[in-house]
Amino acid sequence: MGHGTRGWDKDISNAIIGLKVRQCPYTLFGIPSGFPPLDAARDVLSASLGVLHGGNPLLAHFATSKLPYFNIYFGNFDGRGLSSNYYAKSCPNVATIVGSVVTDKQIRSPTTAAGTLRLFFHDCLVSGCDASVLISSTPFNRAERDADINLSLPGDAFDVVVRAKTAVELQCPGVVSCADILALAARDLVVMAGGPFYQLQLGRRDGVHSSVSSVEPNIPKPTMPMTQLINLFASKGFSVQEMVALTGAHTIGFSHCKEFAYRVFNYSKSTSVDPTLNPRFADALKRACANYETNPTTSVFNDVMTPSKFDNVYYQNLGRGLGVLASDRGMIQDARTRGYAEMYATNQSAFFEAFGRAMEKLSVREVKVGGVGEIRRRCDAFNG
Ligand code: HEM
Ligand SMILES: [Ca+2]
Ligand SMILES: [Ca+2]
Repeated sequence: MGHGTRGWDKDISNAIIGLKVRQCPYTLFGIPSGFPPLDAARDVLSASLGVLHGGNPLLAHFATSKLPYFNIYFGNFDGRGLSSNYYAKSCPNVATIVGSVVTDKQIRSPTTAAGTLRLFFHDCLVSGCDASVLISSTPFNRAERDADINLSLPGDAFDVVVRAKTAVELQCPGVVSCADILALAARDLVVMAGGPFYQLQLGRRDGVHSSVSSVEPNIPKPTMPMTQLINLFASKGFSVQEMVALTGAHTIGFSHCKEFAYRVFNYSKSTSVDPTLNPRFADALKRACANYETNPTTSVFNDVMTPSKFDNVYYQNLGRGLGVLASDRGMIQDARTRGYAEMYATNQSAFFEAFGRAMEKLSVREVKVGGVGEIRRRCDAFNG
């Protein structure tokens, strides 16, 4: 029966969403492939649970009363339905294929890693990790990509997913979702940059909606006060500690001047430069961004010390006034986040462990499984 450590919970939910039906001979006789009314589903579930647990009605009752049916049909918040060997039969080499495309791309375009990590973050925060962020706008639909906050996502990040998808399609046409490819690419790039390896569950399906208006309320902005940032992450299921750990992603990559220029040019009535910035760093930022309005592509490294290495130096910078975004500075200034930021500054393995775990959690956010969504033929358009 292949019970994992989570016992009935895993088997039943996998069975309901129809993923492991063939491997699990006991579970699924009665579950129709459509969406049965909830009452019917409850009956069928109780019956299956009874079978699973040798007819123990107590266990079955406990299980059914806890089972979140509604999540199962409208997406899935904790990765049930995904598995680490999802493509073992249908596309056994998927991880290797994605890995080699990603390596090749990162060597040729070193901005790929940070861009792809941010792309993945912005995907998972808006209607789950479902590749909704990859969809291109059409005359009929303005997609997430065109939201202001997503315009700075670099082309290289989209490109690496498209390339990996093309390579995967050659071996296993129509099988692997763009959402899984993006998750794999982001993970591999973190590792390539020197960061922690974390396990990825696969089996995400691609979303069939992408709307520009869904982006803004779901993505953090560097000008948000810490309370707002904490609340936003909390609304996505992340603790303060997980937020601090995830934001350690700013150990690689860039910020465009427009995101922080006010901190060095026009900070407040009494001072033009944010006094929490290291003064020499503030001067450097001023010089770097001198012409940013006429040249809006001007950017600076998020971690001035080790901009392309995934390490804990980002946190060390914060204590020295070297945080580029106001939200970065907030991580060390606010009493609710400071302890974590200080710990990660001195303990890289604690950071890596927390980051890996938080990424695993991010990567299963509201994933679509079973009959929900589709496997896109190309990552920038719905199958339609
Ligand atoms: C407090 C929460 C966060 C805020 C306010 C924030 C905001 C930003 C901003 C404004 C940029 C600059 C983008 C640009 O100008 O091109 C940026 C870059 C970046 N962010 Fe965040 N971010 C947050 C958390 C995260 C998290 C949780 C991740 C990933 C797990 C992430 C990954 C990145 C990466 C990798 C870059 C560099 C992108 C590149 O070089 O192209 N950020 N972030
Ligand atoms: Ca999404
Ligand atoms: Ca770094």
